[in-house]
Amino acid sequence: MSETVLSTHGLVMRFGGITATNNVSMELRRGARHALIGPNGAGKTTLINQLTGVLTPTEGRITLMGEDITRLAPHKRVARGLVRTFQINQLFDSMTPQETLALVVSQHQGAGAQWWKPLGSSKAIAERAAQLLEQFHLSDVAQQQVKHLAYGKRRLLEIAIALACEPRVLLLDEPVAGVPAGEREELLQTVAALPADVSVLLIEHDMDLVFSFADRMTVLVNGTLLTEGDPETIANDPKVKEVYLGHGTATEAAHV
Ligand SMILES: Nc1ncnc2c1ncn2[C@@H]1O[C@H](COP(=O)(O)OP(=O)(O)OP(=O)(O)O)[C@@H](O)[C@H]1O
Repeated sequence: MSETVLSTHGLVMRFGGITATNNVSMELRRGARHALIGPNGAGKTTLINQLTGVLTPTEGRITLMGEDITRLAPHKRVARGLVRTFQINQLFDSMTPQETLALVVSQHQGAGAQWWKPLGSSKAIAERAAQLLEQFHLSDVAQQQVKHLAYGKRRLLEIAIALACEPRVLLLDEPVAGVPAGEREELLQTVAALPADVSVLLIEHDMDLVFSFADRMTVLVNGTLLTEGDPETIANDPKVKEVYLGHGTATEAAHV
């Protein structure tokens, strides 16, 4: 049996009278491709915000590599290898992908104060940034300001930034949301080619991506864990079909 890298134990998050996370216990295994799905308002974002430390759970515990991180500050979780994809609006619009990645790599390597020196001054940083640019199909736009990038390229840069932090666990938050059809394929291929040793928790509405990517799925409904299993089990689960009826994505889930 593979090792658990991230787990929640009886997690509860209440906002006044609303229970957005209701006693959720789940496990992410090493190297997993695990999807967290559920209809709108199921509590996916709330759960991810607790994993990253944006929210402190009302009850329950979160462990990373066996250590309790329930009350650990968000940046300390990143330092321990729990990384969420960057939000698009957090990118520095006037920087280029090359500068952005060099900055993140140098900060991660503890050379944050020197990032503004000419890129060539640190070979290791420049090389790692170049590697990431290539891996994420960003080499051809490496010198363009982020504000001029196509939407799909920006999403690729968000994932590249997360990878620059050398995650052990990557929380991949709706990577194809809003990406035009013509730019999706590149993004899907890149997500599929993420390093095998990085454990991934994918939060996604797009069932094509979910079923092509995930080897395990957790279904949340109204803050409660409805069921968990491999893609085939989930696709054939009557409870899951019922939940998705009327949500547009059900038919696709049911066809798999
Ligand atoms: N800060 C908050 N204060 C009050 N209620 C909240 C807050 N954040 C989330 N909620 C409520 O918690 C529930 C779960 O919301 P959440 O955004 O986590 O769901 P979701 O599965 O991410 O939905 P979507 O797929 O639409 O993004 C909803 O009823 C929402 O209104």
